[in-house]
Amino acid sequence: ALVTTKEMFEKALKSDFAVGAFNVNNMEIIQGIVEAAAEEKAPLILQVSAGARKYAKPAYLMKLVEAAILDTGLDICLHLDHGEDFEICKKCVDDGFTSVMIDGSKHPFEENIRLTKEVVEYAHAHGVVVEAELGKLAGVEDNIKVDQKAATYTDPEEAAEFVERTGVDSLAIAIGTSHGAYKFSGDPSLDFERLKKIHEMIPNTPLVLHGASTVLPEFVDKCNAYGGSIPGAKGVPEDMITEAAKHGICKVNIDTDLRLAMTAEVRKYLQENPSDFDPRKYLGPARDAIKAMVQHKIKNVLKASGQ
Ligand SMILES: O=C(COP(=O)(O)O)NO
Ligand SMILES: [Ca+2]
Ligand code: NA
Ligand SMILES: [Zn+2]
Repeated sequence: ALVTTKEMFEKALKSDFAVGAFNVNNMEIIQGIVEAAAEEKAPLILQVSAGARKYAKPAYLMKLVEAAILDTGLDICLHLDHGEDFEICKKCVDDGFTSVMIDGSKHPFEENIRLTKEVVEYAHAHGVVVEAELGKLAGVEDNIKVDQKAATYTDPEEAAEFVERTGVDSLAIAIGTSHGAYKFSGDPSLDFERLKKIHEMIPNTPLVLHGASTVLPEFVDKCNAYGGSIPGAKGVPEDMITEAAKHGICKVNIDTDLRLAMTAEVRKYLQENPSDFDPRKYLGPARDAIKAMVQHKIKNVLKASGQ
């Protein structure tokens, strides 16, 4: 069935696993992710950005997720990722999403609270849960370049006040991650002291880690070996993600690792089979690559198998 994150986060908060939240925008990506979660018997969040919603069109996305549930019997949360304003959150609640993120992190504290409360009120009235964000990720954040210095990590005291005043169901925090394939210029590091303090301040609030892709070197190399050019791409080491799940992180957002796995596969197939032109020949292996990546994340990083 379509479910909210309530139950899966309650479990994740009490234990050392985290739920994977994987970004989707087409059929093969959804199929690969869902098959992996079904095989691992793991809780699953499929998340759609506003851009993905435009790309695939809402009606198609809803039906694809319904089909996934029909096909596997899985409980799936359908979540809006990085909702920018009340309107897009309302649209998704009305479409049947079971969770929405209102990303007010670029606004001043009081505006973030106002906006988040507005979404919480509407979403809760319709049985939908809400994720908000406090603190700015480094790198490209909300289309504004946030350079490392200006990147303000999440303040534990502010987080406590924010959750108290908004009634939000989960909180995305900034502790050193950023979106995309170029997360660190130097050695990767997360502010675990800050994470522990935040978790201590709001122990009953499920925390969300954005920008959690590892950007596995194997897939960077594979992309580069078959015509790609993404030198220097670097992400969060997988053991740091596993560690973060022990300190309140209940939802881990993964998009870039799926994109790399899929793209590497397509590049390889097209280069090795110049005379083929049946899309299934490369979208099929791409789907398998997505499935393998998601199974790896669920099993070895998130420790969410059978949860
Ligand atoms: O936070 C993410 C994805 O992050 P990555 O780019 O690290 O996959 N989506 O909201
Ligand atoms: Ca943000
Ligand atoms: Na956890
Ligand atoms: Zn994100």
